[in-house]
Amino acid sequence: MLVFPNAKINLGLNITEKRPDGYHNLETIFYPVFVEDALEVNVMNSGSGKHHLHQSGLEIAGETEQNLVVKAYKILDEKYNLPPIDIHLFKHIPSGAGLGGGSADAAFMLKLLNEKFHLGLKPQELEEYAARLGADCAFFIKNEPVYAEGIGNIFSPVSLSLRGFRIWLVKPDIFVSTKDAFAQIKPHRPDVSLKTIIQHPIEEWKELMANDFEESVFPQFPAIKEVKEEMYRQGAIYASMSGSGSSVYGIFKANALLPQTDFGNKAFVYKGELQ
Ligand SMILES: C[C@](O)(CO)[C@H](O)COP(=O)(O)OP(=O)(O)OC[C@H]1O[C@@H](n2ccc(N)nc2=O)[C@H](O)[C@@H]1O
Ligand SMILES: Nc1ncnc2c1ncn2[C@@H]1O[C@H](COP(=O)(O)OP(=O)(O)OP(=O)(O)O)[C@@H](O)[C@H]1O
Repeated sequence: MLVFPNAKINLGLNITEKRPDGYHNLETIFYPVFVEDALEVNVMNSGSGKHHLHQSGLEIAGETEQNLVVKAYKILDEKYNLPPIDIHLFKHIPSGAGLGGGSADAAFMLKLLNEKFHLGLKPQELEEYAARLGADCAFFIKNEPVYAEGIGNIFSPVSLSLRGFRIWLVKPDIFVSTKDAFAQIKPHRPDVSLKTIIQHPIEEWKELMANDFEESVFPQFPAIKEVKEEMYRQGAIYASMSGSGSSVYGIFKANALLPQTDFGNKAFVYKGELQ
């Protein structure tokens, strides 16, 4: 079985308070973006061990056992004693980008195993498993635009469609650690909730909506700020860093021709249409 875990962007991101468990409460709107990995699982009919991970595409830091697709398998295997599997993961979504690529792989692995092995888990149960693997993971179970609170795993519906708008996504050759980025934040509650702001026309978002991480990440990595400024110079209606960075997206009119700006040969660049 083959699935295509996609990325997300954050439309606005307010870090509201530090929790006793060390994590942070936040509010954000998650929006799916179809930069995709490919994840294939087959039952392993020979060889030893319960899982083999074969990786290609972009490199992933860390040990195989720490890969989120393996952790997702293990969490369900513990409960359901699953057959041994071969996992093929082709990475296109860059890591350390604020695009939730690892989280998407984990959530799609849970959904795939649920379907392949007829586990009968409901979306709510899959979200609970996902939240144990990472703060961002639960979003990718339903994978539709949503307002999120808590650590990013408590959802309420949002009436928002950016279908047809063009997106220009750039990740400069900079890795931002999510953990370090959170450590530098001074949490505060916004005067107006994102839930309200997101209902304003997109042309007004620039003045109303922000990503709290920009304040600490931009001074540390001015090149990321420059990407955002370039997006506005080139006509973006709204531009922002996603998550804890380092990727920056610009949203453009449906018929906009996205420019050919050169961000260096190590930058990751995606141009597409929002759905
Ligand atoms: C910045 C965002 O991308 C916004 O969508 C997410 O909140 C990050 O979520 P994530 O990458 O799934 O995060 P995790 O892998 O669960 O956590 C990485 C580290 O970030 C910090 N962390 C993460 C999420 C959160 N709500 N509060 C935190 O303080 C913790 O130190 C944690 O050890
Ligand atoms: N399948 C995976 N794909 C990518 N990274 C993984 C995976 N499994 C584990 N990781 C680890 O998770 C780290 C963060 O990966 P991820 O792709 O979620 O990046 P991120 O941009 O920080 O996402 P987020 O938006 O959740 O903050 C990587 O550095 C890597 O060590």
